[in-house]
Amino acid sequence: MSEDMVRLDYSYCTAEAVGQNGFSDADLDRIGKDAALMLDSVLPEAKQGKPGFMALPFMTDDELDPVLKEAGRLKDLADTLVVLGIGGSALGATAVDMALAGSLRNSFARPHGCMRLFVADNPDPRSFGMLLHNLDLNRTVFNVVSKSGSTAETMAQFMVVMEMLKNKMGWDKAAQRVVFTTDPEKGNLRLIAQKEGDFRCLEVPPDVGGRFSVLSPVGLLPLAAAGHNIKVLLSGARAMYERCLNPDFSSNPAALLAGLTVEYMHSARNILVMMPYATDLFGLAQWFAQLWAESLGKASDLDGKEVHAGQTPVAAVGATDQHSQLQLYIEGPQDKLVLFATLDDMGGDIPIPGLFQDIDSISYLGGASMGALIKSEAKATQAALAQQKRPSLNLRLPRLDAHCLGQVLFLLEAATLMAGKLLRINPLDQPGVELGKVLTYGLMGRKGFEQEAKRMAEIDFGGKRLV
Ligand SMILES: O=P(O)(O)OC[C@H]1O[C@](O)(CO)[C@@H](O)[C@@H]1O
Repeated sequence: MSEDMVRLDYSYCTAEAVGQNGFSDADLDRIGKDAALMLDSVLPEAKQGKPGFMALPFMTDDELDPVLKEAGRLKDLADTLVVLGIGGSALGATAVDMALAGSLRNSFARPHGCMRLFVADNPDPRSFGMLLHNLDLNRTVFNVVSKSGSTAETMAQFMVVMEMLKNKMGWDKAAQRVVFTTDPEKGNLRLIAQKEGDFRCLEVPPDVGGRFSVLSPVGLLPLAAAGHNIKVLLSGARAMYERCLNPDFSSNPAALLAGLTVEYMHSARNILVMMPYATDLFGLAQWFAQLWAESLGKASDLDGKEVHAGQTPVAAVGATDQHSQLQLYIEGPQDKLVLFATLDDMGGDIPIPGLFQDIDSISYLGGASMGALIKSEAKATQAALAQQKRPSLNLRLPRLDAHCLGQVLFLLEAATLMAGKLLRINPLDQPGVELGKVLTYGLMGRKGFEQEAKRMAEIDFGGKRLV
């Protein structure tokens, strides 16, 4: 196995490590048999690039060219890019940018040729207002990302931004500072681009759902503008694609991850905590939370039988959350599986100076390093969980670079699809989020949603009993 490979360590899911809450060899054989059936249905389609996210790692230079050209054009115009999008149209760019440029990336100047990247994913007037107030519009461009082109939050942000830009520089110049990433044919952004003419557009492939779109222009444009090597990101995803198409369950990391987590779901481990031991991977945990929650949380199975499937994802970060959530994970209800992510090479280390040698309780730190400390904490936490018979998995990344991250993104997407197949639900739709959306339309007075407005008047209990 190449040294560049991301590995899945499932040692802490075995009976040897966590007793009755782990799997024996016989259990693993059984899980493998179910997974083999699942792979029989997934692999032929995956080889055809289906569902659409499976084909993204294989984008050709011709397909990437418009993305790279647009990133270059934006960089010529400005030094700051603001993405307006929400959910799958926002979380992927944040996850990768945070991982590669660091959590503090917007607090300091970026290297030459790398745009500052803000992802404004919430129509919260306080935070969005503060961002707008502090932007120099002459040095800022905007990427409006919405596959549907109808998401209220994103369209509202776009309208606010467009009005500001128009007032400052006139419509034509304003439009040059805005690029849309949207469906190739449908939706309001496409309509506006066709009508108004001046807006550049990149395409979200119609068969790629929002939460699976990080490796499409949705994520690639902002990431290229921020200076990340999107070709290397895709090469990592390609390397993982090959491994996820392995029909042998025990060598296929996505099938293993899906098979083990689904087995734990069947034994009432209803919560999946993703806890990377790297501050800069917190965005990845938040991206994964949408992927896992929206894909697997379903009322009915493929036969229409009510199942209420799913596993609640929690985004945590080590070592920080050892001092906040870990007590619950170690001693609370036996309803959790923890998915750690660790870095073999932390990407730099800081030696701890040998001060205070006369204080025994801290003198051991002197001469060690921060890297050694956080790595020991990750190991110790997994072992401590296991002592209390709490299972966990660990995604081991050789280092935090574009190639490894491409592997991780693809692995988690493939595992999510496979988990959905094992659960016999549709992991690619999200019918449950519709009701809240249409009721909001009713409240906001959207034409055609008068019934929803009425319905809201009947079911809105908020504020009826206040203390
Ligand atoms: O890209 P769009 O169409 O604006 O959708 C944004 C997000 O909204 C959802 O449809 C859920 O409301 C997600 O699946 C999606 O990622």
